[in-house]
Amino acid sequence: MASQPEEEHPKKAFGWAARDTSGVLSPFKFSRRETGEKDVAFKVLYCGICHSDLHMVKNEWGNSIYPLVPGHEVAGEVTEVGSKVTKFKVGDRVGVGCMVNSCKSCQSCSDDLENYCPKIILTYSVKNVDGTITYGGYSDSMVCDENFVIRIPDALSLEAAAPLLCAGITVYSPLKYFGLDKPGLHLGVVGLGGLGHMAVKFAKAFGANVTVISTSPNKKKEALEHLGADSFVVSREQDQMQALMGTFDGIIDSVSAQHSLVPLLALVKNHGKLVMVGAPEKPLEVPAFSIIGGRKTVSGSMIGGIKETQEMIDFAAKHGVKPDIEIIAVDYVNTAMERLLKADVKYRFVIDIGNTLKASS
Ligand SMILES: NC(=O)c1ccc[n+]([C@@H]2O[C@H](COP(=O)([O-])OP(=O)(O)OC[C@H]3O[C@@H](n4cnc5c(N)ncnc54)[C@H](O)[C@@H]3O)[C@@H](O)[C@H]2O)c1
Ligand SMILES: [Zn+2]
Ligand SMILES: [Zn+2]
Repeated sequence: MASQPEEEHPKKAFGWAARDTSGVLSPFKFSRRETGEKDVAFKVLYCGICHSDLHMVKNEWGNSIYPLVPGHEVAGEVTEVGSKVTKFKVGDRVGVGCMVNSCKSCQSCSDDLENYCPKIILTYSVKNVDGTITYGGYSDSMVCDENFVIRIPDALSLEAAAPLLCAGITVYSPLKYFGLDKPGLHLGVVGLGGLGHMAVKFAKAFGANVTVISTSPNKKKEALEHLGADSFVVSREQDQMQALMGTFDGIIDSVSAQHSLVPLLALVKNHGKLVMVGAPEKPLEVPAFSIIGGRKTVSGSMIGGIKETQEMIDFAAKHGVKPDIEIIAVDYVNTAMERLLKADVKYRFVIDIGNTLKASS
């Protein structure tokens, strides 16, 4: 719990919070700090719903602090800047992703990898440097150190930009880092949800040949005709999987629940890579024999640094890479969470905070 009473913060804020592990969200009044000299304050207009929000409202990772205001795909418009802010001005279109601060002095921070800083301050449900608890973007306003604010290019609407700030960077970063951004590579995407559909789009923008690997054929038509995937394989169909054995340079695995990696590793070429970005609550098994033959790599990746997030969003604007979104009103959020759990969304819910979050609701 917050070691400093929330009343000490002068700015009134309003959002939706989960109060316990039921994960049910309801209106919540709280406060935000005054805009500091290096801070940017902005009015939240849109916020994406990431599956991590769902894990967190239910405390599935065991680190949730209630009341919990989720939201780390936040986009809006600057309302105030501190006296020493140099990068932004009032009226700018901006966004915040999964982190709002870091130590700024460790090796990761010097390498523009604030996402791997041991003192990273996540956007919600962690203790901030001033001892208060961070609250996310299912709320009317945010205050953030300017170094953790992303500029949203004019070519992207704010509602399309929001999901890029987590789902987008989370798949863009490993595609780059693991050298999976070269034209002609054969890439697989497992878990065609918010992250997965962005993985297909970025991989196609890099010129890859992309196969979606799915448990059911339901998304086949859509993946091929609409998302631009080159092929589609149903993981339960042995003959289809058999035909693709040893053919993938890399697989991005964004599955949110427990699943077997063995059939996926069989699809990877010698020296190929399986990158986990999904974060199931229980450990996954990697049998030695699934990786020693073929010198295969199982790796992981978590969001991306601020510099790379800006690069990703600029790339998305330039190449027309945009998420497929379903815009909802804030009072639909609990239904949206239930639908997200059933994978019943194409492919990201985005809350229209600006038009539907009212302090009286
Ligand atoms: N690494 C990171 O930095 C990072 C960032 C954001 C989200 N995540 C995590 O990534 C995961 C996906 O997030 P999302 O927002 O894309 O979620 P999502 O719900 O939109 O997508 C998850 C997909 O996984 C599929 N799926 C679920 N259970 C499955 C199973 N047992 N077998 C096969 N497929 C299954 C669903 O059909 C869905 O298509 C979550 O665990 C989330 O917490 C990680
Ligand atoms: Zn997320
Ligand atoms: Zn650091």
